[in-house]
Amino acid sequence: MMKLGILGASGRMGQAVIANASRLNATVTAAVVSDQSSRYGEPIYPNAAEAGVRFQHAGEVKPEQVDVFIDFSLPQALENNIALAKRLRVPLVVCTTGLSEQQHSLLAQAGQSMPILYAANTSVGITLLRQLVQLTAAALPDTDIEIFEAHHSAKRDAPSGTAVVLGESAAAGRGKRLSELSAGVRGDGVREPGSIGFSVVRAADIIGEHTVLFAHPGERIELTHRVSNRQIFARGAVQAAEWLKDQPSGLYSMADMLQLKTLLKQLI
Ligand SMILES: NC(=O)C1=CN([C@@H]2O[C@H](COP(=O)(O)OP(=O)(O)OC[C@H]3O[C@@H](n4cnc5c(N)ncnc54)[C@H](OP(=O)(O)O)[C@@H]3O)[C@@H](O)[C@H]2O)C=CC1
Ligand SMILES: O=C(O)C1=N[C@H](C(=O)O)C[C@H](O)C1
Repeated sequence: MMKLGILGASGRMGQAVIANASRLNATVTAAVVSDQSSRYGEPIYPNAAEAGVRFQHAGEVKPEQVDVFIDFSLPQALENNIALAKRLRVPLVVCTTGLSEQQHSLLAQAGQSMPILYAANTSVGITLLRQLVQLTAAALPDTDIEIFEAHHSAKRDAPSGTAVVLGESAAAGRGKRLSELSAGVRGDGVREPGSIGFSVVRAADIIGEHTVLFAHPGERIELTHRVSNRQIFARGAVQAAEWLKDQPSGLYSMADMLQLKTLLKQLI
């Protein structure tokens, strides 16, 4: 059974991975929390007999304890999380969103000396949707594109990491970078034709919804993905970890893990 180390273990997603690991053929052997965490020292399964694992600090994790780390923490923890995985020579799946350009460079740099996979969204559905968005943006080069996203009220970053990567896929379909086509989070003002805008909702307990709208005068296409259970993200992250632990150094994506490009080439 794969031994998992969870970074950000006390959070919503950390807890979702812990709750689902055993049915995904994995066991959580390290549950890392921040130095300020109120959960430090608590057992990760408070009511179960198997309560051997306790929330611990990064400095206490031993190399033999973990096969792969999964990071569902916050951007400010990224540098330390990469340093921990490097020090212990353990592959790292990073699922944290809201990363800066500089933090994306850290991921690329880390990929030169260790296996690392970055996914703003670990669901299989979003990985496939990115391909559909790229194809649609290429096939309909003049449409205005708007990316709607809705999440729970405690989410810190906006637009979501998924909205940003969907925007990157749309821009790639038009042979451009997102920075060249982005209209940002839309407010007042006239729209630049063919631009990519973002609309953000934060409310209650919405887990994660994304719609990419392609609009021509008189005609619209909408591609939508909705998640109603965090188990979807947990399952994708554990699947990515299982795959990553056998890879050489490099920076990988969910599409690499699912071998999606090979599959699509066979289909199209
Ligand atoms: N890729 C994907 O599919 C998904 C990605 N996400 C992303 O995952 C991240 C976590 O989401 P979620 O679980 O909802 O967020 P939470 O706020 O619930 O959890 C984040 C946890 O990180 C810990 N933390 C805070 N600061 C640090 C630090 N400096 N070092 C280490 N740990 C720290 C906190 O706990 P403590 O202080 O106790 O350690 C906190 O519980 C977000 O960026 C979110 O956008 C979310 C869902 C799916
Ligand atoms: O914070 C969340 O909850 C989510 N974050 C990710 C993002 O920013 O795209 C993925 C998912 O939609 C849930």
